[in-house]
Amino acid sequence: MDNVAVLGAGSWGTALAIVLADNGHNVSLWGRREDQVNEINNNHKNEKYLPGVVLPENIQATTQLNECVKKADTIVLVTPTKAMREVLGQLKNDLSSPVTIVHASKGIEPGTYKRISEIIEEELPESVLDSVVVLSGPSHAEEVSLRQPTTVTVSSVNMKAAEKVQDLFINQNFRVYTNPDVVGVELGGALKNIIALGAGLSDGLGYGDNAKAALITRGLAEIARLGTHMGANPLTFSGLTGIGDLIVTCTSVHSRNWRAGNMLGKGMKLEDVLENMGMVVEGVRTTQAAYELSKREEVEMPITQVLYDVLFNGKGAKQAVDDLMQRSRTHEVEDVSSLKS
Ligand SMILES: NC(=O)C1=CN([C@@H]2O[C@H](COP(=O)(O)OP(=O)(O)OC[C@H]3O[C@@H](n4cnc5c(N)ncnc54)[C@H](OP(=O)(O)O)[C@@H]3O)[C@@H](O)[C@H]2O)C=CC1
Ligand SMILES: O=C(CO)COP(=O)(O)O
Repeated sequence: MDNVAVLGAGSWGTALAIVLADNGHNVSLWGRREDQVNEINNNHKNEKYLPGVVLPENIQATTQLNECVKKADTIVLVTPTKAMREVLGQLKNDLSSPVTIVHASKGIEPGTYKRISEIIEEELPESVLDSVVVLSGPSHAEEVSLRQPTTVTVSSVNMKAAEKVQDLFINQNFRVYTNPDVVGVELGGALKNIIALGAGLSDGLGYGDNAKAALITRGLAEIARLGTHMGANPLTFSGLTGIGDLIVTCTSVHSRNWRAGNMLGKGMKLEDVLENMGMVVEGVRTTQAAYELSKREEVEMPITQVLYDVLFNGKGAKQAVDDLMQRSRTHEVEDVSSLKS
């Protein structure tokens, strides 16, 4: 059995710690609040993030990052994207030999447009970094913590490392696939949060299933457009980390991004929505990053564009949908020149 450190005791970090603990590994979970760490160690609960769930006893929590990673063979990084560089900066000083870092966070960094694996490689020197593996897919923490059937994908440029991580996590409730397309896996997971905000917004406005199906389908088209432009395998977007994660996030009340969009659609202000949520809504920051990246790369992303205007330029939710519906007419399939008429 392995020693695994999980950094981030929020919903997803705790759910992944449960999967690892169910598989018999010794799990050390890093949280930054003493009260939360005491609650996990003494009551085996993390009520703020996974209410009602009893945690396995082989999860031990600590507020000390160096303590958490001391014996770790593998480190699972699950903090919000915004906190990545800060946590990696601390982690760098606590590592003395190369480890595999698995990350399970979903976002792109505004300004640099870096994916998380790129941030990890930038922040950790080769002397302490063996391999980076991404874990992503349609997987709400609430359902994983109840051991409901879930499938995810792990991806790395080092497929041996990906297979090792597959072995670490896989069990009868949690099926893990591999895919070598790191760019596609990371971009699919990050960009679907933008579309989930849009799906929530549409539902909040009172629009129906037709509108949501349109957002999911045309959302996938623009995710794949940017993704393939950035070097991803187009087939990845029809897999778990593409359409799979898009479906689960756009259609589930568990999704914080969908819920945030829903509140915006009902007329709440962004700052009130985020305060009300009390958990990370990655899609807001990723909308900014993807909007800027799409402009730089001259890739058309109409849904991202209108959401950017709703979030940052005060555009009304209904106006955003009207704008999408009134765009100039176009083909559905992009490469029409290759089709027979
Ligand atoms: N929830 C889910 O179902 C899934 C989430 N993800 C991704 O996982 C990542 C984490 O999300 P999730 O666990 O859900 O988020 P939550 O909002 O549930 O929890 C966030 C966690 O990060 C901690 N945190 C916040 N800021 C910092 C910081 N500056 N330094 C260190 N720790 C910090 C919080 O600590 P504190 O409590 O002290 O504030 C908390 O433990 C996101 O990128 C998300 O997209 C991916 C798949 C599924
Ligand atoms: O990524 C997720 C499910 O796969 C979770 O989405 P939210 O962050 O919107 O809750």
